[in-house]
Amino acid sequence: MYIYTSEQIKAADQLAEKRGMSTFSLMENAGCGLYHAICPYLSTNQKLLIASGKGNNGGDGIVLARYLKMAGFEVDLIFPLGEPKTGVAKQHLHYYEQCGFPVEEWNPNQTYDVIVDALLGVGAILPLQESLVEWIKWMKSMKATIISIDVPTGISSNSGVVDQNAIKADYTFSLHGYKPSRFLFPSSHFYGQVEVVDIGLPQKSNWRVWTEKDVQKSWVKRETNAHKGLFGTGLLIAGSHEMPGSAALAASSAMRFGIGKLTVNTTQHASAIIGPIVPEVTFLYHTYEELVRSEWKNRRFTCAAIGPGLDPTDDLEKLVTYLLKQNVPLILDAGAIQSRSYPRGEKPIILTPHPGEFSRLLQLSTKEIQENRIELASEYAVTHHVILILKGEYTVIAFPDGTGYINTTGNASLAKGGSGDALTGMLLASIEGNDCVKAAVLNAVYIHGVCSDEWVRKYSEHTFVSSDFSSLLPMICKSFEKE
Ligand SMILES: NC(=O)C1=CN([C@@H]2O[C@H](COP(=O)(O)OP(=O)(O)OC[C@H]3O[C@@H](n4cnc5c(N)ncnc54)[C@H](O)[C@@H]3O)[C@@H](O)[C@H]2O)[C@H](O)CC1
Ligand SMILES: [K+]
Repeated sequence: MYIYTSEQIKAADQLAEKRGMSTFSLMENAGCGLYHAICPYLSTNQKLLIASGKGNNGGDGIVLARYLKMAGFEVDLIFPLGEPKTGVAKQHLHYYEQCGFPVEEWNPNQTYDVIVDALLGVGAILPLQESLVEWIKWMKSMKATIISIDVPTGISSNSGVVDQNAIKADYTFSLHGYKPSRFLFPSSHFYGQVEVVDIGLPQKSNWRVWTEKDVQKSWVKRETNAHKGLFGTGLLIAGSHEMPGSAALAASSAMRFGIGKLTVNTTQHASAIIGPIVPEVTFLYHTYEELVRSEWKNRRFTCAAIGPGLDPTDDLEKLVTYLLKQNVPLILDAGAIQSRSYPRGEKPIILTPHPGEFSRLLQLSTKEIQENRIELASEYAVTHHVILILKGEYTVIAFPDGTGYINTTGNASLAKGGSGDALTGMLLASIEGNDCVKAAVLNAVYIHGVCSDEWVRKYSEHTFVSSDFSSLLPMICKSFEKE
């Protein structure tokens, strides 16, 4: 499940043309693929309208109209913006007419059950022209089922920006792959149900969706002679007098997700709360300064996470600077997410901001972050040589090599204090349990979301609490283990 920007789509079309696969053929594939994908949602007693624009998105609509007509559907094809301008769309219109099919005039008094939006695709320039706005208003008044081709008209392909008159589709059938706006905000909420239609181009992109199959393939089964030393000796620096639970949640998730040994550096008060919840962990009660002075050498920790339940202070920053030099996988969350530079080491450095924290880091508004989550996360990961997990609906996971993934698991039940702490613990365990860093990070994010999905299958989304991760993980992890 790959993701392509409009520039990548244009480049793929040009390369295909150079290799002998014409855009005319791709449009035929698109229309034919759309027909097969859309058909299950239609019935022959419905009245259908296909509204085609002047570009190639409109051309896809023409091919789809031909297939639907040939199959006996009652379809009107109209051009609210005028007839097609691109060579290939004109060619397809010619063939459509040669087959004996007509182009209709827009009749505002006619009613339709289904309207296919083939007005603008990846070539859209916002804002929408006035002539289109009038037509869209009529279309919305129709209360028909709306099916958009490639992207809903009025939203951008590459960013989350949405025109105030944008079409809100019930279904969107995207060609070749997803477009970034499918996972950005507010644009993603205009797509409706999304399906990708293959048009015969090779799949190649730095960005894609991490899937259940990916988790299954990369799940690591333990050797029969395994011992605790193989799965990491972690240091979790978390929890305070005011926020002891954050450390308890991170620690219990780390233990449940498979870490070998875990030490929590926290306050005495916090440990009295954490201990009964996670009796498997050991404790340290050092100040940040003391940790810098001696602990690392004495204990031989193999990985660390810092931040849950901690305030950002100068001493904490000194400790982070020290940890960054230890050349071990390091997870920086909550109070440890600050603006700083990072060494270019071999071991992964993972940052887990939510949009508010990322907005403070980049000095941009949350709206700007949400509209451009993928691009901004990727830029940050590449520039700072870190793995950036930008949390929220469709969590973005960007890697320093420019690759990235979208996570589609999880739901609104995760919008509650403590869910980030649990993720930090799972990441700590995962990174020590899988030699492939990418799979380790992505599987933790994926399964964190699956826990909440599993919860809402049975219970109200209001009722999920982060302590529930602990009881859900055993069953969910089992479902990924190969027999
Ligand atoms: N590889 C593939 O995925 C293929 C996808 N196909 C389809 O082609 C479109 C992209 O076609 P393109 O001609 O480049 O762009 P559009 O159809 O989106 O629109 C261009 C057209 O629209 C005018 N325009 C732009 N903005 C506005 C506006 N705000 N108001 C009015 N008019 C506007 C612009 O001037 C142009 O005339 C892609 O999405 C797929 O649907 C192909 O089938 C081949 C392979
Ligand atoms: K469209």
